[in-house]
Amino acid sequence: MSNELSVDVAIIGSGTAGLGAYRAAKAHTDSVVLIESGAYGTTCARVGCMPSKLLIAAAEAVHHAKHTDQFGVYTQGPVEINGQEVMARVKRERDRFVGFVLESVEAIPDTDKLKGHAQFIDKQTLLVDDQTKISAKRIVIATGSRPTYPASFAKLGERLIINDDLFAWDDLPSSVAVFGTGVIGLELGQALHRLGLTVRVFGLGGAIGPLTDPELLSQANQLMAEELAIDADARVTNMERSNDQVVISFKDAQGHDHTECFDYVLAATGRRPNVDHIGLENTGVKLNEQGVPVFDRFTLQCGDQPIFIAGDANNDIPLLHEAADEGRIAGDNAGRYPDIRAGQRRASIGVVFSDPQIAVVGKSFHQLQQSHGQCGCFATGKVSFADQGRSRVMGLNKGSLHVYGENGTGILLGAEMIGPRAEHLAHLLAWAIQQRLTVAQILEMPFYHPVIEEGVRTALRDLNSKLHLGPAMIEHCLDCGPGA
Ligand SMILES: Cc1cc2nc3c(=O)[nH]c(=O)nc-3n(C[C@H](O)[C@H](O)[C@H](O)COP(=O)(O)OP(=O)(O)OC[C@H]3O[C@@H](n4cnc5c(N)ncnc54)[C@H](O)[C@@H]3O)c2cc1C
Ligand SMILES: NC(=O)c1ccc[n+]([C@@H]2O[C@H](COP(=O)([O-])OP(=O)(O)OC[C@H]3O[C@@H](n4cnc5c(N)ncnc54)[C@H](O)[C@@H]3O)[C@@H](O)[C@H]2O)c1
Repeated sequence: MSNELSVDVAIIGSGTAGLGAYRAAKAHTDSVVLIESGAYGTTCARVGCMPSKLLIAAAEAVHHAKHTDQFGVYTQGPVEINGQEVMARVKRERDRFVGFVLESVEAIPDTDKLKGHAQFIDKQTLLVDDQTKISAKRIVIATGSRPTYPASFAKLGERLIINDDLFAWDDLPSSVAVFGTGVIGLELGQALHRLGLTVRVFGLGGAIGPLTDPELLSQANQLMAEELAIDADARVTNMERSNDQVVISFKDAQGHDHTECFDYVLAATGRRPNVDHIGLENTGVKLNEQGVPVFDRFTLQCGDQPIFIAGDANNDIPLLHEAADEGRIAGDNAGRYPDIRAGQRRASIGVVFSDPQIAVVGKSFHQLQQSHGQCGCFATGKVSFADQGRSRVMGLNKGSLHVYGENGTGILLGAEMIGPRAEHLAHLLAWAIQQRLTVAQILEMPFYHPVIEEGVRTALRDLNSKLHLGPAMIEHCLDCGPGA
């Protein structure tokens, strides 16, 4: 062994969770080491949240330019998409975001950083690249996640891509088959379609993003299919490489056979936590069926060991803001161990940046069916955006919002939606849920006119009435203002 190191806290992974853990642990002790096997810069900034939203922004620009005629406004000639310029902006702006992360990593003293792949030799010892042995009193696992896809996809060679590869493109290709109708498949599939590529999206089992409410799921399927070639429950009968293309044979919804060729297959079939090659078997930590340590979601501690797990690595809620929160909690507890504290967990919120946007906040319909369904203990308030005033004004009148409330208490429990500006509506509702507001209390809040939020009020009034806590809904309510 060429190097040996002894520290109070070792953190494996310098992504969002790892960096947060480092800062929190440093508040307790100077003896912290941050280990990173890959590139600094975080998944979110390099190949995740930021480049995907940049690509979507370009796609939205195309979409808006192509859909002005409903307002009697006509742009001259076809909309021209310069793939090289699109990708250049995506990468330029992405690099700027990555640059900010790199600056913060630079600011960490060299003595606190180590490059290499870390694995456990025992619960308090790590081996990094077979070169450095680290004895650590406490360890935080913040190793993130990676894409996963069926083994059979590997035969497509370099024609099989994941999100990382897409954001390395210098130009846009002609066609892509997207596998997966989850968050990544929807966001990237729709964006590539709008950017002029021939796109077909193949799903499995009928899922559309995180939606679980059957009515909304069916609406979402319909809305997406109006624009995109998408089958959320596809039957692919064959997929093979043919020169520089991939030939895919599949059956459509009517059972008819089709064969199409694509430049690439984008695997967006889910992600798995990076906990399989880090020697967890040497720690004595209890693992669940997926091989992920069993942990306390408030302290992030694994069993009663001096080991904490944060971010995508724990496979709980693989989202950026959760990784940041969990990193802080895990790092703080690793620093203060054994005097650990429960950290604050926020109301759940998830947004898909498709168009229309999709969001799930608080408890999903599926979760409520399990916790409140048997006793009929929750009710659903609904609004369709089809006739909602502001949505119609802007030509964004598609989709619906469902809000769920508890019978008896009138507390707002959750919501699912596909519709205009769902990212903003989801925040309002998540904040109300975290405050444990009742539907009546939320209805006491101001609603401006004419805004999309008036649709939220309509859904909440419907819910209040279904909870028998308010009057029946009045169709086209006059005191609500026109088109509320
Ligand atoms: C395409 C895409 C779009 C996304 N969009 C959004 C979005 O819009 N909003 C949102 O909230 N979330 C989004 N996410 C999810 C979000 O990016 C992740 O939840 C978040 O980045 C996870 O952070 P993390 O710190 O857990 O992992 P990471 O940032 O991946 O950090 C883990 C680090 O650990 C390192 N590592 C792994 N194993 C070892 C080891 N054994 N030794 C040393 N180092 C190791 C890795 O190299 C990596 O640097 C998106 C994800 C993707 C892929
Ligand atoms: N806007 C955001 O917040 C955002 C954006 C992108 C990613 N993310 C995060 O990244 C995570 C991973 O995203 P993801 O979309 O890869 O995973 P996902 O779990 O959301 O969706 C994967 C989908 O692939 C389908 N699938 C699985 N095997 C398949 C097959 N063989 N053929 C066709 N479809 C198949 C699944 O049924 C599922 O619907 C998300 O859970 C989310 O936490 C978030």
